[in-house]
Amino acid sequence: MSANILSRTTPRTLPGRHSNFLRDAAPHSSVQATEKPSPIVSDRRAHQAQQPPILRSHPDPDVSVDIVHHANAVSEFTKKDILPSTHLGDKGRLKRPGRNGEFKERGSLLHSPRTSVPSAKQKTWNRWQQLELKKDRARYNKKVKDTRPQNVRADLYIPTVVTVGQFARLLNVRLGTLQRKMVQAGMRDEIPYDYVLTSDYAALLAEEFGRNPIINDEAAFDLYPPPPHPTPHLLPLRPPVVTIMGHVDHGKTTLLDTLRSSSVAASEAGGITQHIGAFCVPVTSPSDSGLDATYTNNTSDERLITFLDTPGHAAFSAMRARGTSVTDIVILVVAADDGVMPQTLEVIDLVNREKDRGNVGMVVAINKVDKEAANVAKTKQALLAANVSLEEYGGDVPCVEVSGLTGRGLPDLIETLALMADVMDLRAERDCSAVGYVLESKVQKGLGPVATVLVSRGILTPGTPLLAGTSISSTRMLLSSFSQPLLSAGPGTPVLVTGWKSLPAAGDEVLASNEADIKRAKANRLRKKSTDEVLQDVEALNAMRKADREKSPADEQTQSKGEGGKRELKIVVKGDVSGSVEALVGALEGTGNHLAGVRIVSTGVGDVTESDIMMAKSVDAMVVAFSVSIPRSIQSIASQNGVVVHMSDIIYRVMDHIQDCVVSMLPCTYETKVVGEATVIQLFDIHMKGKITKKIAGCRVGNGVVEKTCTARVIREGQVIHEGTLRTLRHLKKEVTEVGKGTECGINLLDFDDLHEGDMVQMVKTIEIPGKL
Ligand SMILES: Nc1nc2c(ncn2[C@@H]2O[C@H](COP(=O)(O)OP(=O)(O)OP(=O)(O)O)[C@@H](O)[C@H]2O)c(=O)[nH]1
Repeated sequence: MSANILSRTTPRTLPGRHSNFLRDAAPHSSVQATEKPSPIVSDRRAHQAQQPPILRSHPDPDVSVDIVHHANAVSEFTKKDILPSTHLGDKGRLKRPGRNGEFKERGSLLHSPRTSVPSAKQKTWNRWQQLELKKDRARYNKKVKDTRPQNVRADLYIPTVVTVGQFARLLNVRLGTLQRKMVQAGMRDEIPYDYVLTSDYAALLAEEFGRNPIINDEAAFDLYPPPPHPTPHLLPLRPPVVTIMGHVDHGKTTLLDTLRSSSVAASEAGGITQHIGAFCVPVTSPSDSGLDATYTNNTSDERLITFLDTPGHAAFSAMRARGTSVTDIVILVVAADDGVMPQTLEVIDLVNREKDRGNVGMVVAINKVDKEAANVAKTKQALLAANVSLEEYGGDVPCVEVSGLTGRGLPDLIETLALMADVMDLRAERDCSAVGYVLESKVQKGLGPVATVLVSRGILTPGTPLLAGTSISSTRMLLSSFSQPLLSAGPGTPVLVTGWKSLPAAGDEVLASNEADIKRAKANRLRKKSTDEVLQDVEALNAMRKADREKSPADEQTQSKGEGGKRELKIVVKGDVSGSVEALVGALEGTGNHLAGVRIVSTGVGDVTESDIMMAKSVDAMVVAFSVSIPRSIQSIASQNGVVVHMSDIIYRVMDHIQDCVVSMLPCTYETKVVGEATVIQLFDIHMKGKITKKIAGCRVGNGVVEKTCTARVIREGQVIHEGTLRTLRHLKKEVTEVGKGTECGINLLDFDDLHEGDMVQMVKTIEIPGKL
């Protein structure tokens, strides 16, 4: 039996799905076209018009009808050919019967649900066609795969950060597939689509998916110090770097002052040292100093010891710790009249820790021995108790008695230092590229940004390009600690370097190289810094998103309350040198408690500028100017903009002021205090113009003072029955403001006219108690 299947199935075989299998199954076609072309192929397939006819035989032997599909014919075959004209509307859409039996044009013919229901046979056929199609595709994919070169992984450029959702798109895999792979790789139990991946993570995953990850590794280039010399014992000797440490006012600066015969102590604000000073002290005669002539550093035959003067104030602990890391010998100054103090113990701890890491020696200088109150023996005992094993008690720490003021014992101290340096055998390479450390940096008038650099290896000469952190310098000038221009600075010499493009930070390693490498390394360090910042943000972002997901509405409420609860004093800090700014920030940041505290919004070295004021105004902050000047014009800009500026040269004064500011921000507590008590003895009526207008209670003050301005409580049988204010307070016939203990008075209350004999009138004051830190 042969019939045209189109004539039977056309109305039910319109969907595109049917058309697809007809097209895709072309290789199996074997039967000739005998009928009109199929109308079931959508116009989208019209581009296949150039293809040869596609023939298909039905697998069902009962349906021996041939299907002919010719793309050209499709466009010719319209709905009009298969539907009566009464069923089609003006727009060619299928009409549906309405309520009154008329046909109305509604949906598209092609999407009519009534026309797309295939028969059972048709379904079987469709299924069979799909299976065939699958097989074809598998065969094709295998063929393509076989022809591809083996073991070639496609490159995948990995961004610095990427979310899981974006990375799935980059890999061209489903999000679920990527998430499963991440779980298999043991990354996390649950990975949301917005979880941010770092490039390292993403690279590992890309490999899992058979891709070749490419990360931008340009930032890998950097400058490093030259490798250590293979035979250090053959290198030339260098001057020892000596740091003087000790408790505040134990005489460190005076000691150095005497050593270099200048008067630094006199010029210090507030009498305390506030930033690292580095000085090279020439020791003129070997007999005076005891130094070997090998400690020469320059062309002349002068011998040198490099001294670093570090501040003693607790806020400078960080700077002091940095001081020891470049130091060979620490002189621990202990005042003989004061003994071992907290910062003396701190230095002992610091030196012990440094000793464990490397080669740091310690000499104890018992200072101020010229004073009457000096007790050297007691000081030594206290040092022993603090685990300082002095030489005279069988230990290894030399102890010298000195007076910084009179110079007594200083040759002994220098001799001891020389001996220790000899034993330590301090040598450094001179013919390698220069390496050093920034001890201090500041902006100096006429010179711009300058840095005190302690050279540790090589010889630094003017014109050498330098890199410290992300600051570069052309080394325009080298100045000695006595402000003399130098032609070179060798190992162990502190030197002032000018020509910096920006201020390097104290503690930065200084490296010399050629200009091109320095610029490249700087660019890479900056890039690395910004990448690190981004990566830090990534962690914070992931944590925040996780917290957001896990947060319940109740939590949200508590958190916002907490955040809103803490008050902040925002501060812009400007200081003379970076070390002072760092120390000040460290000291101020700890001020406050959970209710109010300090937030440093910006820091900088140099004078206060208009932009500092504007920045403070924009964030509602105050400006702390430490050891820097504020021009009048800037002061007036600050007052015009309502920005508070606090100027000081002394760190503890700044700390005290900021603490007061924070205290004033703390919420006050209120306390009620009973200031007086009076008992009602008798009630009187006051007649005015023949009428009773007022009831006055005649009372006796039993305790304290009854003040008219206080709140009055009426207590009857132990219960407070009224609380209000006094209308009248009289003594005899006079209106008074207060009545003392034991005195009788007349009381009339505002809005209360029901006083009884025996009632107690208690006067209460509300006292505001300021917050405490
Ligand atoms: N009598 C006497 N007084 C001294 C001696 N050394 C220092 N002084 C006095 O002690 C005080 C503090 O001296 P500084 O040299 O400023 O002390 P410092 O340890 O450098 O103090 P900071 O800079 O605050 O760490 C000054 O008044 C000095 O004059 C000394 O050997 N004998």
